[in-house]
Amino acid sequence: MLDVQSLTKRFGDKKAVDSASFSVEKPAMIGIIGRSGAGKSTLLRMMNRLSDASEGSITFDGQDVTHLRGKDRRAWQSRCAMIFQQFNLVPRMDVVSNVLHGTLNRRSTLATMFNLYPASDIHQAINILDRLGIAEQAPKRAEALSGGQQQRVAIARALMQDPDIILADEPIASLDPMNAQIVMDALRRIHEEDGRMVICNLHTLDTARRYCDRVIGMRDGRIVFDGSPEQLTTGVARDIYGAGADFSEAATSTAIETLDRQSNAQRVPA
Ligand SMILES: Nc1ncnc2c1ncn2[C@@H]1O[C@H](COP(=O)(O)OP(=O)(O)OP(=O)(O)O)[C@@H](O)[C@H]1O
Repeated sequence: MLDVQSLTKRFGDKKAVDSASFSVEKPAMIGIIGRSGAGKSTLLRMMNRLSDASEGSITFDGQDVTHLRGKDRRAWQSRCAMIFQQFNLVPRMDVVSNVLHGTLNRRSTLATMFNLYPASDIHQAINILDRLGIAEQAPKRAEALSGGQQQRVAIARALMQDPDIILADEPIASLDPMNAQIVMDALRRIHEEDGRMVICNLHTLDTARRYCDRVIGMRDGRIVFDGSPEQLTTGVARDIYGAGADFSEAATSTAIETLDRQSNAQRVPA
């Protein structure tokens, strides 16, 4: 269904992404890992067509989306929603209006200017917020919410587009371990319950192993690993991160596992 072939992005002489190829046959939850600067964001941005590829191709369900322009590109961006580390909400706008922004691509300029939304869209937005456990936040300004809640609003806005793919660029990098877990659980559920493909850039190995069916490792713009979480051994990880023998997995941990261990320990009677 998704086929990325020899995708390359040059910035001057530098190849931020260097001939990346992978294909996905059925919806999966895929993690992309690698150190800072490895090319993870650039790869996602090309897939969503926020950034043009220098070479290579992206095909989805038989359609070549690499060079789409205008309304065709916007239609693709609706099918391939993106969420970001910094949430990218409108801070002073209420939560429901932020979620309804997910319908912008299918609304007229006039309706957008006057903030006119059909009642069915408003109901749908509230239902999605409810599903993500934050319906009671609906009337509040986005800026009044915690980081984890704001990221769930961003996920709700993405879901409003009813996308086939959700691309998440470091969705938990600004969150504490508890909120990181809530957001990753939400993304996993969206994959499992809706059958949507989720591709997630992650800084940390433990999160990739725990949540993803497949992990792609990038180093210096190239894909250097593509396999199951079980195949992602410490040795492989050391290679992806370009680290020495002193490489410590703990240095790339979000501590979600630690959080789990703590809550399990609390459940054990003394
Ligand atoms: N607009 C740009 N102009 C020039 N160079 C860029 C641009 N965007 C990214 N790069 C470079 O491309 C390389 C890959 O960057 P990218 O942001 O994709 O990496 P990343 O793996 O997502 O890193 P991080 O985790 O820090 O976001 C880096 O060397 C970066 O400096």
